Amino acid sequence: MSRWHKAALVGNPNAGKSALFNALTGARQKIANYPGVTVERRGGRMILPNGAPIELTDLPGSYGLTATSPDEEVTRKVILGELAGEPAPDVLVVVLDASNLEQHLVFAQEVIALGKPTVVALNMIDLAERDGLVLDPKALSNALGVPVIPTVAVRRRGLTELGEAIAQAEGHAGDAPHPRARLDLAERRMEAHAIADGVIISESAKHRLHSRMDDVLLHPWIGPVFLLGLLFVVFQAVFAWAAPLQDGLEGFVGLLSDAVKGAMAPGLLRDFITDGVMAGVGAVVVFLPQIIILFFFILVLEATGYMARAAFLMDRMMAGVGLSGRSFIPLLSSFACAVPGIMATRSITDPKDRLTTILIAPLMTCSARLPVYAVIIAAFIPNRPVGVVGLQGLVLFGLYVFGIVGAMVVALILRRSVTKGAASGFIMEMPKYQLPRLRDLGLGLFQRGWIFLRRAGTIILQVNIVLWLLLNFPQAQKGQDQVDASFAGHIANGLAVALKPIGFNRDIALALIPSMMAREVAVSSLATTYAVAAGDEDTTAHQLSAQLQKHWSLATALAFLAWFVFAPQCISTIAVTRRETNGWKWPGFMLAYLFALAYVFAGITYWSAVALGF
Ligand SMILES: Nc1nc2c(ncn2[C@@H]2O[C@H](COP(=O)(O)OP(=O)(O)OP(=O)(O)O)[C@@H](O)[C@H]2O)c(=O)[nH]1
Ligand SMILES: [Mg+2]
Repeated sequence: MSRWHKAALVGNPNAGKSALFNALTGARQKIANYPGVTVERRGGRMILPNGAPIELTDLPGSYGLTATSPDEEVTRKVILGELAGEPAPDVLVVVLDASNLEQHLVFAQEVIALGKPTVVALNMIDLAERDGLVLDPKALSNALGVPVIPTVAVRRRGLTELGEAIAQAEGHAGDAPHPRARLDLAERRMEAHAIADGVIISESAKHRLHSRMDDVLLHPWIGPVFLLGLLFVVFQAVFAWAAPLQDGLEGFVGLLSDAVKGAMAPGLLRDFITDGVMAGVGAVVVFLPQIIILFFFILVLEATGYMARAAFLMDRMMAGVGLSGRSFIPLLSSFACAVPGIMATRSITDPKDRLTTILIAPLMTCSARLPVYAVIIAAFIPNRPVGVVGLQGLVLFGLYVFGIVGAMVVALILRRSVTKGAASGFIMEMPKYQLPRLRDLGLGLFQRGWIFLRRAGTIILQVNIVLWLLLNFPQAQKGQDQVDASFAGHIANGLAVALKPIGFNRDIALALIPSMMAREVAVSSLATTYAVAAGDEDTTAHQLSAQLQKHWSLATALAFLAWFVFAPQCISTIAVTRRETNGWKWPGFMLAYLFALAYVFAGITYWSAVALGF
């Protein structure tokens, strides 16, 4: 024998590979209870029960052989023998976490399918037992077609048996193509589920309940239907539950404004406070209940562990448009705001994957768009039921879906042109189901509400003050419309020429420029514009929906919604894109394509609505 034979420990992160390595070789590799501890390979000498020494390698944890990060790359190269001057291991020892069997079996199948001599260490049996989980190693061995040895690395249980199995496997020459080699990732996941089902002899009621829940929630058909139904409920609640609270807030803002009117003499200062500050900022602040309800659902879904399952369900769709599942979390955060979403793309290893994700992040409906959608829907969409759901909630849901579908189509096109490249699937650790903790939930909601109010009190207020000044100067002559006479009116009238073909009027043109600072400003600036235009006579001046109904057609309102689904309506997003892509090329591209989409879709919406007689 010219050289020692080699064995390597492979498996998912946190399976106990390094603990096993230390127990088998007497080394002191770092181990810790979180994934990704080992990032480089490490060799050591192990004496088999028959007295022969072999070289054992501890590898970084990995989710698959199509490596996506540098540490996974190490594992792949060692297993496949792609490192120069280093022969491939003669025996692969797959380490599984017994209490997390289904997940770990996905990668295990891929390794076994290589057809090399393989042994499975069913590790952490003690933890499985503690959880009331009883497994049948024999059944697992039959299902996988390789020997399975139960082990407890940290108590040195099963080590001799494992050594014997390695010695035996070493004798069998491998490299025969394996029947499982043809399975793709999705098929291996289904197989993993079936195998785990067959191996589990008994489990505690709780464990069983959780895995039954996964049977339903992750089911290829029931899962997505449930997710869709859940989203319906969320958007329904955003309207139905918020309505009374919002009415209360609106009434309060109205009272406040009346009080100021009663207490102050008529004049510019009074107008500034009622029209510039109260009408504008008030029009945004009344959406606090909607924001809180939306984030209530998002936080609960995250805390219970359902969000990770939603990511799992979406993975297939993401792969279909050439994105990896790693894009899911950044895109999900973009529903709050695209800025943290774009920063979260740093966790995406593939640069083209990352760029694509950055470019489509603004299409996810950020929470700043919620007031804009809600104000238009409340004014133009009748509040009547469609089956069990309300029409208003349905339209809101439709707008979110429109943004998502838009993003997927754009991703598909980008991945075939500007950011060409291959897609990669992903597997993530499924967190255990848990009830949300009230304290965390309360804190999260408080933070979200505070962010919203602070925006209203700072950037939205400032932009609105500037807008009010531009709307009031120069002052109109007798018989002239104040808005037409003002600086803002002049600018808006110029812009309106370009926007007329898509059904936008002067007031919309006026709202679009300041809302580049923050999308909610579209609402506050419309409110201020109508308050200024109406003067003191009109008693409905401070009811934005009444003003919208008076000045806009339904076709215009729908076109405005379509515009907001796509338009790059915020400077911070452009700024963060510039920073994350190191230059103006991609933010420029983003601006151009989003404006083009917004213009085209608003136009299509407007003319379709006109053709339908709206
Ligand atoms: N109870 C119990 N704990 C174990 C067992 N094997 C490992 N552990 C613990 O599980 C944790 C993870 O073990 P590691 O050996 O670091 O896992 P790894 O597979 O090397 O993880 P990466 O290096 O991240 O891929 C550590 O806290 C170990 O102490 C076992 O059989 N039973
Ligand atoms: Mg390790």
